[in-house]
Amino acid sequence: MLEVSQLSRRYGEYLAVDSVSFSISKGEIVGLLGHNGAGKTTIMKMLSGFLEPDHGKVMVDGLDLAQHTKKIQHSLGYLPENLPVYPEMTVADYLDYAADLKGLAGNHKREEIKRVIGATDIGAKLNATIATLSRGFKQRVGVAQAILGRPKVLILDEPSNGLDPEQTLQMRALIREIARDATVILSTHIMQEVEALCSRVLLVRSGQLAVDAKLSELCQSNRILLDTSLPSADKELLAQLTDVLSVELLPSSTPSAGDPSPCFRYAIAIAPEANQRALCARIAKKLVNANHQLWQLTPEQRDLETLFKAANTRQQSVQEVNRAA
Ligand SMILES: Nc1ncnc2c1ncn2[C@@H]1O[C@H](COP(=O)(O)OP(=O)(O)OP(=O)(O)O)[C@@H](O)[C@H]1O
Repeated sequence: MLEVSQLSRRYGEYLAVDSVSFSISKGEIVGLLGHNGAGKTTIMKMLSGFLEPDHGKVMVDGLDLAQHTKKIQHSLGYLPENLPVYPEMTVADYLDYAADLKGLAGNHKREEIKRVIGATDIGAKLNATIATLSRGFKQRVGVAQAILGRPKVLILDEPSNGLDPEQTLQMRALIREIARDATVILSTHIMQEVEALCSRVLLVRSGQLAVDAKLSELCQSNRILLDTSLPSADKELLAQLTDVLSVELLPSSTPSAGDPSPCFRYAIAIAPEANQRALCARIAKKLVNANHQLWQLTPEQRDLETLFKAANTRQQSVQEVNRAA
């Protein structure tokens, strides 16, 4: 659906985007992440045809954006960080104008405007002047214009900006629904947003693509956490299992009230190629057969926030980030 190759852009002497390449399929929601000034907005502007790259190519559905800019822009939705919603216009007039820009006309245009008003829940303020709207409401108007015409590629810069928690949930549901038939690129500094929506992340660092990985792969760790009555002296019982690399005793968790059994917490390092579910089953069986209590057995999930802090601050590849975490 979207193929980006060797995209570069300078502002004067400054190289803001440096040879960035990736491709995104239909149905994917991809997080575009990075520190302030990393180059995300410049990439998004180039993807949406608002800024020409110095080098490289953007292909949408097999068409070159440089050669078919207007056509592609009609099938593209873009919510920029600083909404260019015209303050003196009413919401209704603005949507009408945005629909014209997307090449919508007649019944289809009317139906689309109606649909996006419903989807973003902005019906109550159609005749209000945009300048009088709250930040969150303006944001919803911005999203409404972005999804007009059911875009094949939707580019959203901080879509939850200014939204309250309930509106944030509605926005996430809306993005998921759109992604069924589209490619969605989402730029945000909110890691919960990434975890809730994205299947993949692209991390930009100093204009270069530093990480392109599935979220599940990034957050998966090669450790299993175990709470059990098995004392440390007997931990060899688990260390002998195939695919177990080491068994480390962690500061023990507190036994629950009224439960006199001591509870030991272990981090079990496993071989990267091991089947975690199958190994969990073998660990459980081993403990139960040895008459030990098993309170918790769970693959460790790594925290995205920490991973990205590491990826941003050090010159690391994704493999190095994986090893370090
Ligand atoms: N019009 C411009 N003229 C000169 N430099 C610019 C211009 N636009 C952006 N830059 C610079 O290019 C770099 C990348 O900017 P960009 O806005 O793409 O980053 P970003 O990752 O979107 O940042 P943020 O998270 O703060 O929005 C920054 O150093 C910025 O100062």
